[in-house]
Amino acid sequence: MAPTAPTQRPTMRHSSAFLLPSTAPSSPAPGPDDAAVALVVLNQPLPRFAPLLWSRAAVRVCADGGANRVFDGMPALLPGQDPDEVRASYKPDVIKGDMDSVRPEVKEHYSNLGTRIVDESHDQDTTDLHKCIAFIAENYSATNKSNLSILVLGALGGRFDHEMGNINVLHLFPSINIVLLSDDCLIFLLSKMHTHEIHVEKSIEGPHCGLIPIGMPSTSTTTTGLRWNLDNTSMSFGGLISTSNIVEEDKVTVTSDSDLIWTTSLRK
Ligand SMILES: Nc1ncnc2c1ncn2[C@@H]1O[C@H](COP(=O)(O)OP(=O)(O)OP(=O)(O)O)[C@@H](O)[C@H]1O
Ligand SMILES: Cc1ncc(C[n+]2csc(CCO)c2C)c(N)n1
Repeated sequence: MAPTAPTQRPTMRHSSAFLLPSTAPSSPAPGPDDAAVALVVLNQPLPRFAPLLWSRAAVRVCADGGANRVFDGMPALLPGQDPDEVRASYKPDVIKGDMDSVRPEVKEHYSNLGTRIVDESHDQDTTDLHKCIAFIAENYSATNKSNLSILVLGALGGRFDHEMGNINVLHLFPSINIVLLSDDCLIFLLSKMHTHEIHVEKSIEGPHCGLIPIGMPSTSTTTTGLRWNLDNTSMSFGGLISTSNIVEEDKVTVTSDSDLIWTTSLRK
């Protein structure tokens, strides 16, 4: 019998160039192939790069109490500017969630400026982040979605149940490019349907990284570009998972028979 051909998966490319300051020498001018950015702000302290990502986003959504963070946190991140002017220019397009955390005066302030308020307090089975991603997914046509990156601010470094809920959202929407961000690290899902080419922006991320089979074990993962590469290796909780790995090359490749979580540290 003829040997079975290895499974060919289409390649998906990932880059964190959205975090490069626009003045960076290697920062390319936005081109027609660049992903559209949607920003989701969670109820956690704003990362330092929140104003930069806000200016790059085509749509800005606050998950419930995330609106308080924009109201309080943007003026704090931009201390040279008048707080009222900052609040007028950093206006969310949408505030969505179960509305038990957004302060009434914050809701009223943004509502008066034209922000759409979507109250889903009847739904106590999905998280506010889930509600926001579903909203963005519904409001983007299928053709746009492959070219859409959703950047989520404040997803890590807080309550562990919320962090796990945020990571679960990556698994709930595996075909959407969602990046969870904090001041310290970024996380995204590598779907088993693709081979992944990750372009590591060494000026802003690494060298530490991890490759973690959160949903289910992997019986075969192969990587290049890491100090400790995997070669058709199994990973599982209770066995090997790849933490405290180091990025060695500008391009890391990953192929796996399971969905994996990829994470890199962000430089301060
Ligand atoms: N400490 C945290 N760590 C990580 N993510 C968080 C944290 N707090 C909130 N979030 C994220 O921000 C979203 C909005 O937060 P908010 O506090 O408004 O939610 P909530 O539904 O009121 O939460 P809960 O009732 O469990 O406190 C959450 O869905 C979650 O994704
Ligand atoms: C098994 C189970 N566990 C927890 C919750 C509670 N919960 C999950 S998401 C959410 C909304 C938070 O804004 C709430 C209250 C549930 N419904 N089902």
